[in-house]
Amino acid sequence: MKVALIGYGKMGKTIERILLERNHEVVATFGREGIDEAKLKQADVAIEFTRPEAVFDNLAVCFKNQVPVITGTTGWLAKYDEAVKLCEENQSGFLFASNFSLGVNIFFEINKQLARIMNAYGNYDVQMQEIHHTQKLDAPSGTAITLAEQVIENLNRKEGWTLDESHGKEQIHIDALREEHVPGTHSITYTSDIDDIEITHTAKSRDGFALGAVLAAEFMSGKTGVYQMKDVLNL
Ligand SMILES: NC(=O)C1=CN([C@@H]2O[C@H](COP(=O)(O)OP(=O)(O)OC[C@H]3O[C@@H](n4cnc5c(N)ncnc54)[C@H](O)[C@@H]3O)[C@@H](O)[C@H]2O)C=CC1
Ligand SMILES: O=C(O)C1=N[C@H](C(=O)O)C[C@H](O)C1
Repeated sequence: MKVALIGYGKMGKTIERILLERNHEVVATFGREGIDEAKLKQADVAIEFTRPEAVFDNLAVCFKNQVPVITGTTGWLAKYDEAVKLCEENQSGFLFASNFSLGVNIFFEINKQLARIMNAYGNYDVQMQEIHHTQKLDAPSGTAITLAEQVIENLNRKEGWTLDESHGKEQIHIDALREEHVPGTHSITYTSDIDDIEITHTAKSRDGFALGAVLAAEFMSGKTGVYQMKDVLNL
């Protein structure tokens, strides 16, 4: 598979290593200087990991050139529906995931199931915590937003999420912490006067995100349409 990397930072470099280990070819890497469309067109698929303000324009270039693209960039989801529409208008291929790691995608399923169970136990309140490295631009993390949306969809007593510590009962509080060198840790805690039930996913490195992104790229190569990580992993 021939791959164009859009964004060559921490994730771009880790993905390149995994691509080469799996005998794929990196035909182009693009940074802040922008995308050379002639080079982009040589790729079967593009993998985009950049910054919140750059992602939509990068996707638009891929759609225009009908190069299927996957992105893991977070903090831009206000424009997600617009991106889906543009992809469909251009008959191109698109996959976004707030977290590509297999472990987190399994964790997503556990989170939904736990939230459904907790409907019957109103004496527990729920809160979340995410911890990431200090270079992270967005808070809360994209993964934390996905986890919170899953709880809201499955637990009748919660209607929204907030970073604000003084919040209403119907809000889920997300505590977003920044510490040196943490690749990504997410916890959901149900607390009662008697005990706590807590589930945690701890990434030990960026390799899980990168491997998931490569699996998603393998899945998207040659495809049109809009997909999610659960289509890749059959979850
Ligand atoms: N979905 C997932 O599984 C994961 C998502 N992420 C997200 O991926 C994004 C990137 O993360 P990192 O690689 O750690 O960041 P990074 O800061 O190390 O790398 C970003 C790179 O994008 C480049 N860039 C900036 N503007 C650009 C543009 N217009 N076109 C092309 N390149 C541009 C920068 O020069 C930099 O090299 C973040 O939004 C992060 O939250 C990170 C890890 C996993
Ligand atoms: O910025 C990161 O590093 C990460 N970002 C993603 C997110 O916002 O959830 C995924 C992962 O947690 C690492």
